[in-house]
Amino acid sequence: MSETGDLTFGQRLRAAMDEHGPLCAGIDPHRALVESWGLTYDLDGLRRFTQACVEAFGGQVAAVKPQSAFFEVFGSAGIAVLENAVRDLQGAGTLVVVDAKRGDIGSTMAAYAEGLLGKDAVAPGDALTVSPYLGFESLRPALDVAAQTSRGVFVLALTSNPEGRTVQHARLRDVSVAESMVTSAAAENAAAAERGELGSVGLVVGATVGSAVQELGLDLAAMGGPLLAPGVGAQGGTSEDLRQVFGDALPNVLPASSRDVLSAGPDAATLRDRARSVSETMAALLS
Ligand SMILES: O=C(O)c1cc(=O)[nH]c(=O)n1[C@@H]1O[C@H](COP(=O)(O)O)[C@@H](O)[C@H]1O
Repeated sequence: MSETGDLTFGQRLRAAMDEHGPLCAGIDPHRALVESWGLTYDLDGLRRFTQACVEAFGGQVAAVKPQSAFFEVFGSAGIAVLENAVRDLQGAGTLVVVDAKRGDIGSTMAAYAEGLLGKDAVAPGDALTVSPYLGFESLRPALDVAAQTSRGVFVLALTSNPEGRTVQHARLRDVSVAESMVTSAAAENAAAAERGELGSVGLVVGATVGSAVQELGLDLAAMGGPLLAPGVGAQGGTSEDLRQVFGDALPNVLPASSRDVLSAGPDAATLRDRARSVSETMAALLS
């Protein structure tokens, strides 16, 4: 029996997307947002902001993605707020993607993997964002631990920021860096794909990458894992962009939006309505 029941992360995510629509609601307590909610930008404000998000999103959306940086700002007490949110969201039946973008040499990656995905981790998410820019294979400990605990990872492939292309579009012997991530992720998901299931090794491909997927010739549908698509809303990405970026891979896309949804706070009911409405728009697009 795995840590998370018998189902893999990919299976649980597919079921959650079918039930709630595909939105991944972000929890990004930026200073300006916290203050715009009438809260003080301190530990108390962080707690109240996070509690409202948990109340609004728990049981309502496919997944929630707390951005670890905004909790780390407040040191260990801030991290405790994040840990409580992870537990509370999971208690409400909601999948949590911890956005910590970890990436290091394998021996250090093993510690990140144990701490954030392992069976004895304090408050592991259902998935973790990881950075492959020390080489995809440096992520092996995270891939292994995630597989053992039925958790998932999202590997940065084509990020939503304009600077990402200087690295991710670069070619080595005619293969772009992004394409090598797609190929590596596909290999990890091969067994799940054979069973006709969504894999547990996802990629991050921003909603703002324009025609990059086509230009680089990436077969995202064949990659077989979920596609986390940040950049919707505050960074300018629209549902029409999602259609153009992802094409036949749309059924595997998990659009992520933070500031655009969070700006509906502080009232938890209004925030929930906003998340539900964005999720319904995304569901209509992807169906
Ligand atoms: O991994 C991510 O989630 C991520 C990858 C990426 O390419 N671009 C990106 O914006 N993100 C994260 O997604 C969130 C985007 O927030 P908004 O722009 O407010 O929707 C932030 O937490 C970013 O760190």
